[in-house]
Amino acid sequence: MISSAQQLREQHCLHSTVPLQAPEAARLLHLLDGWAIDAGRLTRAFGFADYYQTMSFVNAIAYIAHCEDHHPELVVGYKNCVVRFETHSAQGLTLNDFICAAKTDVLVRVAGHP
Ligand SMILES: C[C@H](O)[C@H](O)[C@H]1CNC2=NC(N)=NC(=O)C2=N1
Repeated sequence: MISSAQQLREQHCLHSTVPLQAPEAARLLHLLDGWAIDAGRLTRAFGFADYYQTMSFVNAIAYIAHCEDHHPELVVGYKNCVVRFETHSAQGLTLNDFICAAKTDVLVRVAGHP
């Protein structure tokens, strides 16, 4: 059983996934920084100093999404970006969504983002 953010971020997405039950999704949610389950999607809003930082983040997210073949919805503004994960093939949340969210948390941390 995955029980830490570190375990989550060391995982890689799998294509054969089944939707998580609500209690397991809630348990995994607490391993992440600042994410919420909103309308069935794992969601977090990020703020940045300027547009260049916002787009740098967007490109870094795209890199992770490409490597994991698991892609978020992004709502991109001048100094902010909302990231929303769900697993389309499972029509719900799967472990893949939490793996990618955990990798996103590391991204902003190593980039010196508060
Ligand atoms: C063929 C390709 O592997 C699949 O379409 C992948 C691509 N990226 C994906 N991203 C997300 N969020 N959910 C999926 O089910 C998904 N499936």
